[in-house]
Amino acid sequence: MSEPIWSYVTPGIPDELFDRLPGIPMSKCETRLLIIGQLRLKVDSVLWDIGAGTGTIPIETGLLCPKGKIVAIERDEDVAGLIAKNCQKFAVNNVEIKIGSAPECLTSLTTNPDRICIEGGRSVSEILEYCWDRLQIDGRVIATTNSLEGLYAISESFAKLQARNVEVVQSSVNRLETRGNRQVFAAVSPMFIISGEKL
Ligand SMILES: C[S@@+](CC[C@H](N)C(=O)[O-])C[C@H]1O[C@@H](n2cnc3c(N)ncnc32)[C@H](O)[C@@H]1O
Repeated sequence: MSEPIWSYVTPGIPDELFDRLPGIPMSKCETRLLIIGQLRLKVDSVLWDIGAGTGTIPIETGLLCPKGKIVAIERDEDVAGLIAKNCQKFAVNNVEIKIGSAPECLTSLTTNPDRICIEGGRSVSEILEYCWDRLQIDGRVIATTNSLEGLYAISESFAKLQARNVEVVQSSVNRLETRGNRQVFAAVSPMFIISGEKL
Protein backbone atom coordinates (compact mmCIF):
# COMPACT_ATOMS: atom_id res chain seq x y z
CA MET A 1 0.00 0.00 0.00
CA SER A 2 1.32 3.46 -0.84
CA GLU A 3 1.99 6.08 1.88
CA PRO A 4 -1.00 8.30 2.79
CA ILE A 5 -0.83 11.68 1.09
CA TRP A 6 -0.80 13.50 4.48
CA SER A 7 1.33 11.85 7.16
CA TYR A 8 1.90 14.85 9.48
CA VAL A 9 0.27 14.94 12.92
CA THR A 10 -0.72 18.62 12.69
CA PRO A 11 -3.87 19.85 10.92
CA GLY A 12 -3.69 22.39 8.09
CA ILE A 13 -3.74 20.34 4.91
CA PRO A 14 -2.90 22.65 1.98
CA ASP A 15 -6.03 23.50 -0.05
CA GLU A 16 -4.57 22.27 -3.33
CA LEU A 17 -4.22 18.69 -2.03
CA PHE A 18 -8.01 18.22 -1.95
CA ASP A 19 -9.92 17.10 -5.02
CA ARG A 20 -12.44 19.79 -5.94
CA LEU A 21 -15.67 20.18 -7.92
CA PRO A 22 -16.30 23.43 -9.81
CA GLY A 23 -18.39 25.86 -7.79
CA ILE A 24 -18.28 23.89 -4.55
CA PRO A 25 -16.97 26.09 -1.75
CA MET A 26 -14.21 24.88 0.52
CA SER A 27 -13.07 26.15 3.93
CA LYS A 28 -9.61 27.54 3.32
CA CYS A 29 -6.72 26.07 5.26
CA GLU A 30 -6.33 28.92 7.78
CA THR A 31 -10.09 29.20 8.44
CA ARG A 32 -10.27 25.43 8.83
CA LEU A 33 -7.54 25.59 11.47
CA LEU A 34 -9.63 28.04 13.51
CA ILE A 35 -12.74 25.86 13.17
CA ILE A 36 -10.85 22.74 14.23
CA GLY A 37 -9.31 24.60 17.19
CA GLN A 38 -12.75 25.78 18.32
CA LEU A 39 -14.12 22.22 18.13
CA ARG A 40 -11.74 21.17 20.98
CA LEU A 41 -11.89 17.57 19.88
CA LYS A 42 -11.27 14.49 21.97
CA VAL A 43 -9.52 11.44 20.60
CA ASP A 44 -12.84 9.57 20.55
CA SER A 45 -15.20 12.41 19.65
CA VAL A 46 -18.36 11.78 17.67
CA LEU A 47 -18.61 14.74 15.28
CA TRP A 48 -21.40 15.70 12.93
CA ASP A 49 -20.18 17.99 10.15
CA ILE A 50 -23.33 19.46 8.61
CA GLY A 51 -22.86 20.84 5.10
CA ALA A 52 -19.58 19.01 4.66
CA GLY A 53 -18.88 20.26 1.11
CA THR A 54 -15.50 19.11 -0.16
CA GLY A 55 -14.96 17.21 3.08
CA THR A 56 -11.99 19.15 4.42
CA ILE A 57 -13.26 19.15 8.02
CA PRO A 58 -14.20 15.42 8.09
CA ILE A 59 -10.79 14.54 6.67
CA GLU A 60 -8.77 16.70 9.05
CA THR A 61 -10.84 15.64 12.08
CA GLY A 62 -10.89 11.99 11.00
CA LEU A 63 -7.10 12.04 11.03
CA LEU A 64 -6.96 13.88 14.38
CA CYS A 65 -9.44 11.54 16.12
CA PRO A 66 -8.41 8.01 15.16
CA LYS A 67 -10.77 6.54 17.78
CA GLY A 68 -13.53 8.96 16.87
CA LYS A 69 -16.38 8.85 14.43
CA ILE A 70 -17.13 11.62 11.99
CA VAL A 71 -20.43 11.91 10.16
CA ALA A 72 -20.21 14.11 7.06
CA ILE A 73 -23.71 15.35 6.20
CA GLU A 74 -24.17 16.69 2.69
CA ARG A 75 -27.37 17.22 0.71
CA ASP A 76 -25.83 17.11 -2.77
CA GLU A 77 -25.13 13.61 -4.06
CA ASP A 78 -22.24 14.62 -6.34
CA VAL A 79 -20.61 16.56 -3.51
CA ALA A 80 -21.05 13.53 -1.21
CA GLY A 81 -19.16 11.52 -3.86
CA LEU A 82 -16.38 14.09 -3.69
CA ILE A 83 -16.13 13.63 0.10
CA ALA A 84 -15.78 9.87 -0.44
CA LYS A 85 -13.05 10.48 -3.02
CA ASN A 86 -11.13 12.77 -0.66
CA CYS A 87 -11.48 10.27 2.22
CA GLN A 88 -9.94 7.64 -0.01
CA LYS A 89 -7.18 9.99 -1.13
CA PHE A 90 -6.17 10.76 2.50
CA ALA A 91 -6.74 7.16 3.70
CA VAL A 92 -9.36 8.28 6.25
CA ASN A 93 -11.62 5.42 7.27
CA ASN A 94 -13.61 6.75 10.23
CA VAL A 95 -15.91 9.04 8.22
CA GLU A 96 -19.51 8.05 7.49
CA ILE A 97 -21.16 10.01 4.70
CA LYS A 98 -24.84 10.81 5.12
CA ILE A 99 -26.56 12.14 2.02
CA GLY A 100 -29.53 14.32 2.87
CA SER A 101 -30.73 17.72 3.89
CA ALA A 102 -30.40 18.79 7.52
CA PRO A 103 -32.19 18.87 9.84
CA GLU A 104 -34.60 16.25 8.38
CA CYS A 105 -31.92 13.67 7.54
CA LEU A 106 -30.37 13.85 11.03
CA THR A 107 -33.23 11.89 12.60
CA SER A 108 -31.86 8.64 11.13
CA LEU A 109 -28.48 9.06 12.88
CA THR A 110 -28.53 6.84 15.93
CA THR A 111 -25.49 8.03 17.91
CA ASN A 112 -25.66 11.44 19.58
CA PRO A 113 -22.60 13.59 18.90
CA ASP A 114 -20.38 15.41 21.40
CA ARG A 115 -19.22 17.86 18.71
CA ILE A 116 -21.20 19.48 15.90
CA CYS A 117 -19.97 21.74 13.13
CA ILE A 118 -22.62 23.55 11.06
CA GLU A 119 -21.28 24.96 7.81
CA GLY A 120 -24.23 24.97 5.49
CA GLY A 121 -27.88 25.71 5.30
CA ARG A 122 -30.05 28.78 5.12
CA SER A 123 -32.15 27.26 7.90
CA VAL A 124 -29.27 27.48 10.34
CA SER A 125 -31.54 28.27 13.32
CA GLU A 126 -33.69 25.21 12.61
CA ILE A 127 -30.59 23.01 12.25
CA LEU A 128 -29.04 24.43 15.42
CA GLU A 129 -32.21 23.88 17.43
CA TYR A 130 -32.60 20.26 16.30
CA CYS A 131 -28.90 19.60 16.91
CA TRP A 132 -29.04 21.04 20.40
CA ASP A 133 -31.46 18.31 21.50
CA ARG A 134 -29.17 15.62 20.11
CA LEU A 135 -25.90 17.07 21.44
CA GLN A 136 -24.42 15.22 24.42
CA ILE A 137 -24.08 17.09 27.73
CA ASP A 138 -20.68 18.86 27.81
CA GLY A 139 -20.80 18.91 24.00
CA ARG A 140 -19.74 21.81 21.78
CA VAL A 141 -21.35 23.29 18.67
CA ILE A 142 -19.58 25.45 16.11
CA ALA A 143 -21.46 27.34 13.39
CA THR A 144 -19.84 29.39 10.65
CA THR A 145 -21.17 32.20 8.51
CA ASN A 146 -19.80 35.02 6.41
CA SER A 147 -22.86 37.26 6.71
CA LEU A 148 -24.15 39.62 9.38
CA GLU A 149 -27.60 38.03 9.01
CA GLY A 150 -26.08 34.60 9.65
CA LEU A 151 -24.23 35.90 12.70
CA TYR A 152 -27.44 37.41 14.04
CA ALA A 153 -29.47 34.20 13.45
CA ILE A 154 -26.84 31.98 15.09
CA SER A 155 -26.36 34.34 18.07
CA GLU A 156 -30.11 34.51 18.59
CA SER A 157 -30.41 30.70 18.53
CA PHE A 158 -27.54 30.28 20.97
CA ALA A 159 -29.24 32.74 23.33
CA LYS A 160 -32.59 30.91 23.00
CA LEU A 161 -30.93 27.56 23.69
CA GLN A 162 -29.03 29.02 26.66
CA ALA A 163 -25.70 27.89 25.27
CA ARG A 164 -22.79 28.48 27.64
CA ASN A 165 -19.34 29.92 27.02
CA VAL A 166 -20.42 31.40 23.69
CA GLU A 167 -17.51 32.80 21.69
CA VAL A 168 -17.47 34.63 18.37
CA VAL A 169 -14.29 35.07 16.35
CA GLN A 170 -13.84 36.43 12.87
CA SER A 171 -10.92 35.27 10.77
CA SER A 172 -8.75 37.87 9.11
CA VAL A 173 -6.04 36.23 7.05
CA ASN A 174 -4.00 37.51 4.13
CA ARG A 175 -1.89 35.40 1.82
CA LEU A 176 0.99 36.60 -0.31
CA GLU A 177 0.18 36.07 -3.98
CA THR A 178 1.99 36.78 -7.21
CA ARG A 179 0.03 38.99 -9.59
CA GLY A 180 1.93 39.75 -12.76
CA ASN A 181 5.33 41.00 -11.68
CA ARG A 182 4.19 42.03 -8.18
CA GLN A 183 3.65 40.24 -4.91
CA VAL A 184 0.54 41.37 -3.06
CA PHE A 185 -1.36 40.25 0.02
CA ALA A 186 -4.83 38.93 -0.83
CA ALA A 187 -7.52 38.43 1.82
CA VAL A 188 -8.84 34.92 2.51
CA SER A 189 -12.66 35.37 2.84
CA PRO A 190 -13.34 36.43 6.44
CA MET A 191 -15.60 34.05 8.34
CA PHE A 192 -17.46 34.32 11.65
CA ILE A 193 -16.97 31.24 13.84
CA ILE A 194 -19.49 31.02 16.66
CA SER A 195 -19.15 28.35 19.32
CA GLY A 196 -21.15 27.35 22.37
CA GLU A 197 -21.39 24.56 24.93
CA LYS A 198 -24.24 22.52 26.37
CA LEU A 199 -23.54 22.11 30.10
C1 LIG B 1 -19.71 26.21 2.50
S1 LIG B 1 -19.91 24.58 1.89
C2 LIG B 1 -18.95 23.70 3.08
C3 LIG B 1 -17.50 23.70 2.78
C4 LIG B 1 -16.71 22.78 3.64
N1 LIG B 1 -16.41 23.38 4.90
C5 LIG B 1 -15.40 22.38 2.96
O1 LIG B 1 -14.35 22.78 3.43
O2 LIG B 1 -15.49 21.75 1.94
C6 LIG B 1 -21.56 24.22 2.36
C7 LIG B 1 -22.11 22.87 1.92
O3 LIG B 1 -23.29 22.65 2.67
C8 LIG B 1 -24.21 21.94 1.87
N2 LIG B 1 -25.53 22.20 2.48
C9 LIG B 1 -26.21 23.37 2.51
N3 LIG B 1 -27.35 23.24 3.21
C10 LIG B 1 -27.39 21.96 3.66
C11 LIG B 1 -28.34 21.23 4.45
N4 LIG B 1 -29.44 21.80 4.94
N5 LIG B 1 -28.07 19.92 4.71
C12 LIG B 1 -26.95 19.33 4.23
N6 LIG B 1 -26.02 19.98 3.47
C13 LIG B 1 -26.24 21.28 3.19
C14 LIG B 1 -24.02 22.50 0.48
O4 LIG B 1 -24.43 21.56 -0.50
C15 LIG B 1 -22.49 22.76 0.47
O5 LIG B 1 -21.79 21.68 -0.11
